[in-house]
Amino acid sequence: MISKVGVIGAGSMGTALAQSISTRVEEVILYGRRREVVDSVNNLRCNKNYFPSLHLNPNIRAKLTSDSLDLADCEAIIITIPSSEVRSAVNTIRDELSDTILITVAKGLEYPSLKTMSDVILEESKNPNIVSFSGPNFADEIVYGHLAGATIGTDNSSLREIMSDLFREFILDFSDDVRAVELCGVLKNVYAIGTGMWDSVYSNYNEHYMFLNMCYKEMCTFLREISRDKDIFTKFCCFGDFNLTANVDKSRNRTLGLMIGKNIIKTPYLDSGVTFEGSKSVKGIVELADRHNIDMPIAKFVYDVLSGNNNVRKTADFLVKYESSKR
Ligand SMILES: NC(=O)c1ccc[n+]([C@@H]2O[C@H](COP(=O)([O-])OP(=O)(O)OC[C@H]3O[C@@H](n4cnc5c(N)ncnc54)[C@H](O)[C@@H]3O)[C@@H](O)[C@H]2O)c1
Ligand SMILES: O=P(O)(O)OC[C@H](O)CO
Repeated sequence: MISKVGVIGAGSMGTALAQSISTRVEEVILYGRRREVVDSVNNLRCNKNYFPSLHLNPNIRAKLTSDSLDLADCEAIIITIPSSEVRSAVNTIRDELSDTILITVAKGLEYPSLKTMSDVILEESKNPNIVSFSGPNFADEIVYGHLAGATIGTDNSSLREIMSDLFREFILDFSDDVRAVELCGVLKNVYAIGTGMWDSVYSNYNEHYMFLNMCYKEMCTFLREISRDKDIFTKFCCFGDFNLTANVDKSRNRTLGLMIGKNIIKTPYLDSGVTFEGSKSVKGIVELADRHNIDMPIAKFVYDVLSGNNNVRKTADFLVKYESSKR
């Protein structure tokens, strides 16, 4: 039984998971970069930047990442920062990560290495006890204790048991392919942006679900090539998270696609500070697909529009012609 957990990243998912697991452990330390967040957690008992109305459980403490982290006595550390920050963050704390369990939640791909976060964390920490956690998980629902499903990616049976207890608040399924679980989270963000773009041009239900099916078919084509877990397609990290993020306007990635398609924001858009993981990963997915000779026209559609090479309507129309030509 784990007694102390560190959560790196006091943002929406870090706060949500800290609250969720705090019922299962003695102490949770939430590590944030911003003093106002750390002070609000410790003094106001809320994360005023993300969930100001949510009272945090008493065994959650916050610390500044710039202070001494005292990570060594954390039996598990959950990394809930954007994927673009993971390598540098883990490199900074690598000496304190030697024999703890590292749980990666980030749904992004490193570029240009095309590595998933578990690869990056292993490279930086040299610690092989890395688990991936991914599923249809809006943080603002988890933080209030609503039910959610998640996939735990590990091929280690004792880690699986420990994760089952730590994430007792979740309905869990499991995969022995850590990387495949992560790639599901990366891919679904790309298709969420694509579906937002599509829905900004095509407004009927038939058109939406035709495109959704095309996206899921392409995602499964990629996973059949890459995943060791041949049952990944029906797991929370795959079907569940794909549908949650592509269909629900609360998704940042879907909303990004909608805003671009409706010309509310231009590409390449200003970095708003919002965590849009799909926009940072799509180029890597396109390159991975090319490397494995996998035809992924929708991922290319998303990349073309995000890189400013094309507008949504022209690219969507091209996609329709391309799909029609496959008869
Ligand atoms: N929000 C969700 O619903 C959700 C659900 C599942 C997975 N995720 C994934 O979790 C990851 C984090 O997303 P989020 O939604 O929590 O983003 P967020 O923008 O809400 O929070 C990210 C936090 O990380 C902090 N941060 C960045 N670099 C840091 C560093 N080096 N050290 C410490 N803190 C640092 C930022 O200040 C911010 O507070 C993403 O990969 C996302 O895809 C998010
Ligand atoms: O807001 P999004 O699009 O980053 O999605 C959040 C979570 O990944 C949903 O599972």
